[in-house]
Amino acid sequence: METSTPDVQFLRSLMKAHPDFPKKGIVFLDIFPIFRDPLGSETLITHLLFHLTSVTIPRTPNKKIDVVVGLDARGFLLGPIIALRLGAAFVPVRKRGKLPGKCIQATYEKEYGPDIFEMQSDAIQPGQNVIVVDDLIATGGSAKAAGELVAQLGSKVVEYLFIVELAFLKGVEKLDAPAYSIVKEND
Ligand SMILES: O=P(O)(O)OC[C@H]1O[C@H](OP(=O)(O)OP(=O)(O)O)[C@H](O)[C@@H]1O
Ligand SMILES: Nc1ncnc2[nH]cnc12
Repeated sequence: METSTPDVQFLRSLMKAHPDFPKKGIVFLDIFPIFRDPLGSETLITHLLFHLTSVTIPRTPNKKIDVVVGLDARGFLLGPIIALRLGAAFVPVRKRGKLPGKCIQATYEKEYGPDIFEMQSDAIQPGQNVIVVDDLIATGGSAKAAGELVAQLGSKVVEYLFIVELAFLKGVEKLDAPAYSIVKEND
C-alpha cells in the first residue's frame, strides 16, 4: 500500500480532473488550482526544494545543479522559481518556432499527438548538471525529447522532476535518469 504525507495529500486535493479534455478519452489533471492558493504554491515549492536538497544534490557530481530546464508551457511555472532558489540558470525548452537565434531540435510523440521541441544552442555548456522540470509526465515523450536536447549540447540530466506522474502510462521508463514525481496517479 502506498502512503502519502499530508503535504502531498493537500497538493493532490487542490488538483482537478477534467474528463474528455482536450479530447475524448483524455482525463486532464489541472495543476493551476495549486497556484491559485498561496499555501498551495508554498507547499509545492517547499516539497520540491526539500527533495532536491536532501536527495538530488547529495548524489549529483560536484553537489551542484547548474541548470534547470523547464518545458513549454507549464514547466515555466516551476522552473524559474526552483532555479532562483538553487542559484542555477533557467533554460526554456519551447515548441518549434518560438525561440530566436540558433536552436537545436528534437521530435517527439505526446499523449495527444506529435510535436517538435527546441532549445537555444548556447543555453547549456558541456558537462553541466541539469534537471528537467515539468508539471506532468504522461507518455514521457516530452521529457525524453528534452533529455535528448540536453545530451545534444554535451550535458547530463541528473534528474527529471514532475508534480504529477500518470504512472499507468509508464512514461518514466523512457527516461535516461532518475525521475521524481510528487503525486503518482495509478489509473
Ligand atoms: O509525457 P507526455 O505524453 O509528453 O505529456 C506531458 C506533457 O504534456 C503537457 O504539455 P502540453 O504539450 O499539453 O503543453 P502545454 O504545457 O503548453 O499545455 C504537459 O505539460 C507535459 O509537458
Ligand atoms: N492527462 C493530462 N493531464 C494534464 N496534462 C497533460 N499533459 C498530457 N496529458 C495530460
